[in-house]
Amino acid sequence: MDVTPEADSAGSAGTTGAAAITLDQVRKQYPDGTVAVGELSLEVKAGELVVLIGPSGCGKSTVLRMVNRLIEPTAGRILLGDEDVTRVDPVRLRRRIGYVIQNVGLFPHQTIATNVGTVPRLLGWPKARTARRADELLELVGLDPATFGPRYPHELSGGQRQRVGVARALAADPVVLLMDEPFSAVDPIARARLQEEFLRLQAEVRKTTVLVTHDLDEAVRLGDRIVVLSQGGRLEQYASPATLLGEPASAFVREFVGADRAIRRLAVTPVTRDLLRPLPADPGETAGLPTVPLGSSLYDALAVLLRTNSDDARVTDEGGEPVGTVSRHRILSIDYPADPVGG
Ligand SMILES: Nc1ncnc2c1ncn2[C@@H]1O[C@H](COP(=O)(O)OP(=O)(O)OP(=O)(O)O)[C@@H](O)[C@H]1O
Repeated sequence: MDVTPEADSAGSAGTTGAAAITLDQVRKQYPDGTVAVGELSLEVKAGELVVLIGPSGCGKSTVLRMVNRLIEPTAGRILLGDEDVTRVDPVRLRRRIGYVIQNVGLFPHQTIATNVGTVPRLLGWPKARTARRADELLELVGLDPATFGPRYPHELSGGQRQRVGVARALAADPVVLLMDEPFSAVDPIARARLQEEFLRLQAEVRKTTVLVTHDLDEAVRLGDRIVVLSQGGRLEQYASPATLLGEPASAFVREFVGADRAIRRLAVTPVTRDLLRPLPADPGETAGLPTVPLGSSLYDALAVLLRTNSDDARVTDEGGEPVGTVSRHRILSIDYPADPVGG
């Protein structure tokens, strides 16, 4: 029987603690003279999911790896909460930071349950508590612990292994989660599912997360805010997905977010009351229309209209009451904020 007090077992997922991350004039120059990151300052709020994106070689992974000190910065400060990470023993630091990489790096000769329990074991948790935590985390990422816990990594699909990677990173309830291209090794369908599951998971555990990706759609889907970097870790823009797509801050960002941004914008712009026409006096007139809840994306609203071959949809509030109608024409003629960089 496990008689260890469970000080940090509050909540099924263990949601204790999430620290803000501050980069203060951080620089990384390699010995051969390459400046991977020139001078970068930015802040990630506690509980926020920030995505780093930019062309190959712009310094995304370097930024991420400086936070857990797999790479030492040449200058500047990195804080977790108010603690300077360069003053913490790197091994202890890494036990407080979850790290998920492409292809996961699970230990091939250990079971899934043992893999997930890696950090708790290193932290000296008693066996029974580590085992319970591994089960809890597997459950959290949608893998039945009885089925998958005893298996070995090669007995799982790529997507399942990726979930195990996330479970392992969360096992000791880290204050920060770093993810380097976590979903890029799987096919597009598995990837979309993993992204969706990750959003659900993140809503539950609310870890401060920094995620590196090459994929703008992934960035827009997952990020509370997105950092666009250009060569040398230069900060081009740090903004919400809607602002990034609607108001690119430079020609570089404009080109980077590219021609599909009209469609992407629909995906990040919600149906709001100012888009609605009032309900007709006779509510019966809207009876046959498809229904769209307030706050759903314009993209989803448009999809419903196209699927049902309707010109209008009835829009409902949180209580399910109809509050107006929105038309296909209105959605397609939305006046976005003026683009500051022409065209
Ligand atoms: N050990 C090293 N010595 C010299 N230059 C390096 C070293 N490691 C990385 N670099 C350089 O630093 C720059 C940033 O690399 P980094 O891996 O952070 O880029 P990235 O944006 O993550 O790239 P990708 O998207 O291709 O993974 C690149 O120009 C890279 O060649």
